[in-house]
Amino acid sequence: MKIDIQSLKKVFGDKTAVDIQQFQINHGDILGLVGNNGAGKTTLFRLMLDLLKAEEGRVLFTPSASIADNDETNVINPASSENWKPLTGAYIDDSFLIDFLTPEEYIDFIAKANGVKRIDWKHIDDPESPMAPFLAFTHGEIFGQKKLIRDFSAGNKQKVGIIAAMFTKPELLILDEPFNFLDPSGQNILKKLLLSYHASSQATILISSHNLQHTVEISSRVALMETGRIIEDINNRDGNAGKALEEYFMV
Ligand SMILES: Nc1ncnc2c1ncn2[C@@H]1O[C@H](COP(=O)(O)OP(=O)(O)OP(=O)(O)O)[C@@H](O)[C@H]1O
Repeated sequence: MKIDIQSLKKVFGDKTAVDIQQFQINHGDILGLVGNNGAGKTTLFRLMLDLLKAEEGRVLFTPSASIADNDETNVINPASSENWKPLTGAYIDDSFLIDFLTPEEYIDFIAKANGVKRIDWKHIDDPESPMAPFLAFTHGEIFGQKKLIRDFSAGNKQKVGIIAAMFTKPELLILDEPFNFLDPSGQNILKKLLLSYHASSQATILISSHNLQHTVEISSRVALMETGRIIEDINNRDGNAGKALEEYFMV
């Protein structure tokens, strides 16, 4: 999925939350979005996912099939088309979850909504199960617990949301602060999960984080946001974005 942000503006009262003239995210980028509190990261993701309406401008998605066919007629504007939904997985916060369901019921619901095959919960240990890649991440605490999502810890809720965003194998994956609430082993497993998912799918992955080290470790590109604008676009294919970021955030 390729993403074009064009003259995008979102205002709350007298506060400009997002104001991006032009920004392109290439198919297969892993883009780390960093910036201080209130920089506009979540608002940008919400605009992309049509959870908020922009005052001005637009975001356009070009699916990978259209890129391969050189067919720009299939460009999707999420504000006016639903075609992006089967191609996209996202987890912004726990409002994405359904509290009164178990994780299995919630994932069944997401599978149905996305038209993907229902999980065989008796055989999630089978290497062919869509849940198999996530078992180390769940640490035995998510599935088979007969517990409602509302009764899970913040970290385990976060894991349910991330798994639900990923298991449908979306070509665009958007995760807002996915390392939040996770214990150190959960954070490390998540980094490996994201990198192996990217290697096998070439998906476009957008992640916001306050953890500069994790961001630098997994991103091919880092965008630095401040007061709604993207003020730096750092190539991190050589893993060298860390220095620029540390200098920027040095107070
Ligand atoms: N629903 C809302 N109503 C009013 N103001 C909002 C709303 N959502 C966001 N804002 C404001 O927009 C600005 C950008 O907020 P946003 O949550 O996008 O930043 P962020 O970079 O994700 O911050 P953080 O790192 O703290 O999560 C902030 O000033 C915030 O207070």
